[in-house]
Amino acid sequence: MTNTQVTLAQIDNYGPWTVTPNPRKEVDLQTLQSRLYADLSQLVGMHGGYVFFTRFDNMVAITNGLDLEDHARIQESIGNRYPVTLSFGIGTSTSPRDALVDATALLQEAGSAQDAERAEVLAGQTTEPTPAEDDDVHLAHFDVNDATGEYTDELDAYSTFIHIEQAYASLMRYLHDAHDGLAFFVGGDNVIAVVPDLERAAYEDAIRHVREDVDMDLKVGVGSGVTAQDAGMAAKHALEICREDGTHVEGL
Ligand SMILES: Nc1nc2c(ncn2[C@@H]2O[C@H](COP(=O)(O)OP(=O)(O)OP(=O)(O)O)[C@@H](O)[C@H]2O)c(=O)[nH]1
Repeated sequence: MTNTQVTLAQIDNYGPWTVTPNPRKEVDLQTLQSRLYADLSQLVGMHGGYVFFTRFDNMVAITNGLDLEDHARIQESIGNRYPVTLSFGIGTSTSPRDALVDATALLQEAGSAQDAERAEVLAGQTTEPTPAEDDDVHLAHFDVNDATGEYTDELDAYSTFIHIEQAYASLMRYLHDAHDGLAFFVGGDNVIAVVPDLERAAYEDAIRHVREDVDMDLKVGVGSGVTAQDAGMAAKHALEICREDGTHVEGL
């Protein structure tokens, strides 16, 4: 059985901090959030994990390959560099959706996101890597077909943004509800989804759903590995095969 390890990173008591003693300048909050994401991405990435920025005050990481000590060291490093701290909840499951549900519940049990007493919680257990023949992480790298020709070079930038966001919203809801997957926008016209071990038909369904829902054509490269980094690189190579061959689903 393969297990995805998902870590929910939540900034402790961030809401009150943003308005104490008075509302802080938005430009400073935006700078803090993007730097914190960049640092967390690098710290987790050094161990082969991926972090998705989601709402910035809550970030979701795929942390197969990181144990509790690795998580604690990252919390310490962030605490030393920033005026805020991070709590981590860790969940593992064959279903990425369930892993994040469990990770969230652990943090909620430890206290509210706006509880001044709750700081640097590290809750949950990490998973041992399964034998090499069982890759734990499955990633699907989705990309809009010819986004540059269809949208970026044709429409104004805001209209393109609306189209891309609508496709993202359609895909994230479908993968979550139908296949227990968690899809994250990563920039440009790209969405990376952490998924269970799905069949080709599931990807064909998802692509058909987005086409029917918002009239946008996607392709997807799928990859597996013992870490997110391994799975993600395999998915990128599979996506390149889609580009070369004009296909919609590769890597399975
Ligand atoms: N995060 C991330 N962004 C990417 C990646 N590849 C492309 N992008 C983004 O996607 C944008 C569009 O690039 P492409 O997807 O290569 O271009 P396209 O016009 O859709 O062409 P095709 O993908 O060949 O259909 C780029 O400007 C980047 O912002 C990737 O691997 N990761």
